[in-house]
Amino acid sequence: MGRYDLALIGFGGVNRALAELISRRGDRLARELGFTLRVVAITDLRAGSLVDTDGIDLAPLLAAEPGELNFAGLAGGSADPRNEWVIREVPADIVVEATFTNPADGEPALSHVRWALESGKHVCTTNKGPVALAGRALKQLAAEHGVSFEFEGSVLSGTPILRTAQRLFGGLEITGVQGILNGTSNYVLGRLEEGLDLPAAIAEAQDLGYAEADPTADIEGHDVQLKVMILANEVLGADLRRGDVFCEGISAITPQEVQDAASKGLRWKLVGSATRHEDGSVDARVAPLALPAHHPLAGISGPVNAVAFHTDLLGTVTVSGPGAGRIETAYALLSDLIAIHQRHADDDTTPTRPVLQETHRV
Ligand SMILES: NC(=O)C1=CN([C@@H]2O[C@H](COP(=O)(O)OP(=O)(O)OC[C@H]3O[C@@H](n4cnc5c(N)ncnc54)[C@H](O)[C@@H]3O)[C@@H](O)[C@H]2O)C=CC1
Ligand SMILES: N[C@@H](CC=O)C(=O)O
Repeated sequence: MGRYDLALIGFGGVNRALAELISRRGDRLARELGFTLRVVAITDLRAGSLVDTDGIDLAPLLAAEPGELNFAGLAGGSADPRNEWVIREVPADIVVEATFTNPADGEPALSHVRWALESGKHVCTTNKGPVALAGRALKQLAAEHGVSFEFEGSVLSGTPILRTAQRLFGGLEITGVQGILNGTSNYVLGRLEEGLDLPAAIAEAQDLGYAEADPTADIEGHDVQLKVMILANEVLGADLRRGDVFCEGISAITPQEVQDAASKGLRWKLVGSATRHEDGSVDARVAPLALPAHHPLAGISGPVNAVAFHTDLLGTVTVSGPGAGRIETAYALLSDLIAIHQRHADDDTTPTRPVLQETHRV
């Protein structure tokens, strides 16, 4: 039975939920999927870093409150995240990147992904930055090193929107996409309809683990902008940059406007869309829209998201599911790990792993 050793970069809501899945469902996953998962390294800005090439005992880490985690006092631990050393030197098979998304330049996650691929390690990530801002280059780097770069969770969390489009729409021409692509803002708009004010609604989304570290990205549309870029580049064959995508968020919409619209059968939604024209060019934008009740996206509520694919043979195909959530997004990472296993299980030349030199042990 195959085994994959994982290095978790970032140990917040999502990677912690993945660790819980591994810790509590590992045996069942092994029986069902034919491989086992072992965490050999964890780094985090707040907790530091922890390495055990025999496999970290996750239970005590998961029993601790997230804010109380401190790896410094543990065997193989350090107060320093040591990201580059962990990513490049620790003999893991797969690096799982789940640090903050930085919409401006995708760093430091972009470097984390690059270091891992350069080291011949597979990468799966839920971080939108590297995928939106450097996806083409990173996929090329992965191919050069014979490894996989998977990012299903970068759009619609655990809802398999990218693989659906890439694997199940063969023979179709997809001419455009339109979606509700952010769980936080959709949850917030629903709470405004119910009479809550914006700060309170945002705080609820943060408590539920939906929001970005800086929820401005959710509210002002920057998160959706990155996701529209990913959809356009991955599904419509575009090569969009942030400057190509108009972006307006929902902060200017008052609770009263939201409630007035609802009383008229309209629902305010933050919508990301991309359209491919006859000449192959692609336009994309992010903007709030007051949708009529019959619109396929009007009934999408809470942290649920949806993407309507406009196709030549089927008309509009809409896929909906969770767009945010710790465990839902951890599942996206698990689906990436499964994809890596399916693609590489028969590899007869598994890259040889450097043995962690004693000098590197802490
Ligand atoms: N929470 C969700 O529903 C979803 C989140 N994502 C993305 O997944 C990523 C992780 O999300 P969450 O776990 O919810 O965020 P989080 O804020 O709960 O956790 C991120 C963790 O990364 C750590 N970190 C930040 N910079 C770091 C660095 N340079 N080195 C090491 N650790 C670092 C932080 O200390 C924190 O513990 C983000 O990029 C987010 O946009 C994607 C889809 C859904
Ligand atoms: N903050 C994001 C997390 C998933 O991408 C959202 O709310 O959708």
